[in-house]
Amino acid sequence: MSTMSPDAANASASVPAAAAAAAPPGRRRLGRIAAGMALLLLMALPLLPVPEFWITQANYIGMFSLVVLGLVLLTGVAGLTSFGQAAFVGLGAYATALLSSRYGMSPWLGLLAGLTVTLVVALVLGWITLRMSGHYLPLATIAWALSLNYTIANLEVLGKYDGILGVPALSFFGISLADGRSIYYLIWLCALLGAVAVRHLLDSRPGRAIRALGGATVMAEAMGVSTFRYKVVVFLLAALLASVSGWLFAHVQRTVNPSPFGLRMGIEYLFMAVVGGVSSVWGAFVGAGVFKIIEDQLKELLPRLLGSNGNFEIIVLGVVLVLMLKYAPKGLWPAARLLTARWGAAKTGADTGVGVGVGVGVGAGAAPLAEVPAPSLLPRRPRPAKGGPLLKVDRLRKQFGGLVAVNDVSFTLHAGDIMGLIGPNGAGKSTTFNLISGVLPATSGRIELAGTPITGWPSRRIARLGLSRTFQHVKMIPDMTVLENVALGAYLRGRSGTLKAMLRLDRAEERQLLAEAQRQLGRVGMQHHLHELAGNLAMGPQRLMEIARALCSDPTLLLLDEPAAGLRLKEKQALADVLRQLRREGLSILLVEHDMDFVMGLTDRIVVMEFGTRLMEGTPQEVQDSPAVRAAYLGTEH
Ligand SMILES: Nc1ncnc2c1ncn2[C@@H]1O[C@H](COP(=O)(O)OP(=O)(O)OP(=O)(O)O)[C@@H](O)[C@H]1O
Repeated sequence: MSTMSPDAANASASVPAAAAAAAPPGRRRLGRIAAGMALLLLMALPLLPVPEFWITQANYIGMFSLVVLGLVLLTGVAGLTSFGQAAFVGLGAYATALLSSRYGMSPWLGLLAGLTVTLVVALVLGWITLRMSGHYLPLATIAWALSLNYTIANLEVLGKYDGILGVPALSFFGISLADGRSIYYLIWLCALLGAVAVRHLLDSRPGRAIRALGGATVMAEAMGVSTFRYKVVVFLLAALLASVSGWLFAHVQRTVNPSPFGLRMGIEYLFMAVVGGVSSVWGAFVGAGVFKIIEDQLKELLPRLLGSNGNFEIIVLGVVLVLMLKYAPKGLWPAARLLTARWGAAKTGADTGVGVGVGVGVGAGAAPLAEVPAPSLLPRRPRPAKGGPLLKVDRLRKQFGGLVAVNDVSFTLHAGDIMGLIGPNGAGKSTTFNLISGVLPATSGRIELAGTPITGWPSRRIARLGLSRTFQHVKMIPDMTVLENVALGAYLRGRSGTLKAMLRLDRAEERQLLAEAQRQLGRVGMQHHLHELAGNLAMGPQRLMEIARALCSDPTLLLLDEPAAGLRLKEKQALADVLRQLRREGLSILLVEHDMDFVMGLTDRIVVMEFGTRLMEGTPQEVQDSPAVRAAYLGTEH
């Protein structure tokens, strides 16, 4: 099984695109047929002799799904738990209710006003709260959900607790959408468009960055992603989806009051997301549907069974949710997909391909490493002149409290060289890497990259200058395919933003980014694992995947932290060939490695560290001949 950092292990963006890519073609075809039939049924429903009650139910499910879709992005994918989405529904509902009923304005202007107010409020709230981590963010969402709701409930202009009555029905080019059957189509158009836009977004350059928010932010920042910016983006999108739901809600109910927009409803939206599958787009519809139908049926049934009135359905739903969290924590939609995949696999004898662990080693039937890659379709940055100083580290120091992990270390890496950083465990090598790449701030000292002082820069800014890296503990998004993980490395080589991705106008660039990822995977011998889920890879291939990801950024300086760990002898030799080839192409490499044969056979110069200090620097031969180095490794005095 794979070894990964907690960072990576927590990242769980179970996104359809990744799963679809990993699914066998037969199952994909079946999936498409099922989706087509579901869509047909959805379109035909109001035309069938279905009782009005069920049309109303379907309308509510569509409106709830819009809010839950936002939660899929925000909570399921980006890992930001919000109890406050109902408040944004309220903003959308009140904006249109106020403008259309009190001021006689068009509800379509009401939609625009609701979206604008929501955008401004969400921007302010997001800016303040999204820097919080751990339990503070959910608590903050509870706080603003309460305060927004009480603000609405206390404003005279909004009718206080009575709300606003007489909200007009929507009409579309003269067609009235006053009855349930006619507004049905608008509600479901909004919900399906929302779902398609979210799916498109997640399957794109910004989508990969968003999918890293759930637990791989350090890695994403090192690839040049501003993770805070994307947190704000998903927060705004989730709020806007909720606002559209509120707009529809106001014109379906024809009245608004504060109670459907309170904290309780905020919690229920989260319930729906969890029930359906919090990180799955279609799970949003399943969650909203199951929750709404069961809640309403229980509301009817339980008082009759128990012979008294009360909110018994909440008790039952609470118990059901606890059981679900225990037995199907990923939600109904992923559980159903896994079951059908297993059923299909049992029939055909094939692998399920839905995240069921299959340790894939690069050695297992892999093609030889160092395949000659096709030329890149993306522009490349110029290489610095060989031999000039590329990286200058001057009296670099890092203290963790009383521990001096890196003690005034200095060295210079020249362009076109491969330099090794070696030393016994705990010598400070990885910390030095983290300081150079901006993952950790230095206590003192100076770092220059290609003549630019980069001390104190965040890692995403350093990445822009052409530095890319791998990590001692592999950092990746396990639920994303190998190809997508690697394409995240090419983030800075693309430009397509969120809107372009949602509208699917990014395809030409996306093809180039994926082609580059494929090209770099081919280079490290991983061409047979493109559509594997990264979390299913064994440790060695995971490391190769990280190298391909780093190469995707077209770096001038590559920092490799223990690249050969977990590789077999032949794979190590092949990796060394790849690194030599990269050196011939003008790339400079700094590597930390414990395998001495690998280091000695590959590097031009070596810096040896011990107890945070630089013990010596020299050629591989000089280092091997040094009694001080031998003593450091053997643990004797020198
Ligand atoms: N975030 C941290 N907080 C406190 N101490 C740390 C932190 N990171 C590293 N250290 C300590 O700094 C010292 C150097 O650690 P570092 O990981 O840089 O060593 P290394 O040479 O890379 O070791 P290894 O080869 O075992 O990976 C160790 O004593 C380690 O425990």
